Formats: sequence, structure tokens, C-alpha cells
Amino acid sequence: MIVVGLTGSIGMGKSTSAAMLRRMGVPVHDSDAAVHRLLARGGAAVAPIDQAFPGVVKDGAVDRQALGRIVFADPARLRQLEAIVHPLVRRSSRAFLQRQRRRRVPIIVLDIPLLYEKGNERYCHQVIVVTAPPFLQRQRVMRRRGMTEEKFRGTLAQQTPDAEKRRRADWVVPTGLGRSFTWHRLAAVMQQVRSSIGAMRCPADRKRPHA
Ligand SMILES: CC(C)(COP(=O)(O)OP(=O)(O)OC[C@H]1O[C@@H](n2cnc3c(N)ncnc32)[C@H](O)[C@@H]1O)[C@@H](O)C(=O)NCCC(=O)NCCS
Ligand SMILES: Nc1ncnc2c1ncn2[C@@H]1O[C@H](COP(=O)(O)OP(=O)(O)OP(=O)(O)O)[C@@H](O)[C@H]1O
Repeated sequence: MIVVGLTGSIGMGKSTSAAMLRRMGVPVHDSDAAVHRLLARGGAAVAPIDQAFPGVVKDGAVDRQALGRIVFADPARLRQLEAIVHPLVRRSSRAFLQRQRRRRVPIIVLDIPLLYEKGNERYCHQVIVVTAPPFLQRQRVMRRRGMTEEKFRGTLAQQTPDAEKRRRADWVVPTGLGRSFTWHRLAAVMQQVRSSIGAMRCPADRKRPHA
């Protein structure tokens, strides 16, 4: 089974591209969605977050905007949150990989915002980076409810710069040229990945994906 990583900085179009890939029939695991489930009522991260960040749990669920204001202004607090959430997200993506392997699916996609930041490329045979010009990224992100200039800057400061992501990618997919362009580029990438399945090996400097 070929594991394709999908990443990009905040607002670059990961979720939109992931939705397109699903429509093409490719199973996609979405790390942000897994985090949101863990932070929702009944989620496994609610109790430890309540302990570490008093006041951010309301009606049994984490108020993500309130937590975001805290952690994107303070890298040490963000590391503390990641230490709670990341092991649980890894559990979710491992279970997804096992399910898809049992189904004998040839290609799957892992949508991972922090793919380069946390060394997750070692789990992927190939990596797609989605990208758009900075002005468009800013416009998209600043439209979001609860977003502030400070939070946007704080988030960006925690991420590998877009230029470095593009340099390290196997495939770069623009999302600033319209949805149709992105769709066709993603379809072409998946076609190329599919046609090289027999020959594809994990690069020597990457570990094999989860067994
Ligand atoms: C801080 C939280 C509550 C904010 O939730 P919110 O719904 O407002 O944002 P959302 O989860 O949709 O994230 C939006 C984007 O923020 C960026 N982002 C999120 N977490 C991080 C992080 N730890 N480091 C850098 N960027 C991050 C990513 O670009 C992500 O796509 C949430 O992002 C969170 O719990 N983050 C810590 C867990 C994590 O590292 N998630 C990233 C994928 S595993
Ligand atoms: N290919 C595209 N063509 C046109 N607009 C796009 C495209 N991709 C994304 N967008 C727009 O950009 C916005 C952000 O996209 P999306 O939510 O997919 O980004 P993201 O990378 O998942 O963001 P985050 O890092 O916050 O999770 C969306 O409102 C969407 O309408």
C-alpha cells in the first residue's frame, strides 16, 4: 500500500484538496478532523486538556478558539498541548492504516498539517504540498471566525515556511488558480503515483510506513 502525505501551511488548501481526493475514491485520514473529535464532547483529550488548561472546557468540550488563543501565543504551551494530543492522533492514523491495509487499498492519503515539522514524512512514500501566494493565504485565514492577526502570525511562526515545504515536496499543487486547476493537478499526481506503484520504494532515508 502506497502512503501519500498531504500537507501545506495554514489556509493553503489541505482540507479542500483532501475532499477532492476522497471524491476521486482515495481514502484520506484527516489529522485536524481527528484532533477535533478528540477535543469534542466525549473525546479522549478533553480530561487531560481540562487539567492542563483550566477554563477552556465548556459543556464537556474544548473551546478550540479559546485554546488556540493561548497556545498560538506561547510555544511552550503549544508543546504541552501537542504532548497530550499527538499520541492520540497517531493512534487514530495507525488504526486507519490498518483498516485500509485489510481492505487491500492500493493508495491512501494522510492529511497531516505538521508533516515536516514533526518528521512525519518518514511514514510516507510520497508527499504532496499544497500552496498559494501569501496574500491569498492571509485573505483565506483572516476570513475565519475568531481569527486575529496575532493568532495568524503565531500559527505561522510554528510552521515550516511554505518555500521549504515546496522544496522538500515530491509534488507541489497550487490552490490559488481555481478549484478546477487543483482537481486536475491532483488527479494527474494520483495517476502518476498509481502507475509507479510496482517500482515505488520508501526512499532510503525514510522509514517504512506503519507496519
Ligand atoms: C489549537 C487548536 C485547538 C485550534 O483549533 P482550531 O479548530 O481553531 O484550528 P484547527 O485545529 O482547524 O487547525 C487549523 C490549522 O492550524 C495549524 N495548527 C494546528 N495545530 C498546530 C500546531 N501544533 N503547530 C502548528 N500549526 C498548527 C494547522 O495549519 C492547522 O491546519 C487545535 O489546532 C489543536 O488542538 N492543535 C494542537 C494539535 C495539533 O498539533 N494539531 C495539528 C495536526 S495533528
Ligand atoms: N484549490 C482551491 N481553489 C480555490 N479556493 C480554494 C482552494 N483550496 C482552498 N480554497 C479556499 O481556501 C480556504 C482554505 O482552504 P482549506 O480549509 O482547504 O485550507 P487548509 O489548508 O485545510 O486550512 P487549515 O490549515 O486551517 O486547516 C477555503 O475557504 C477554500 O474555499
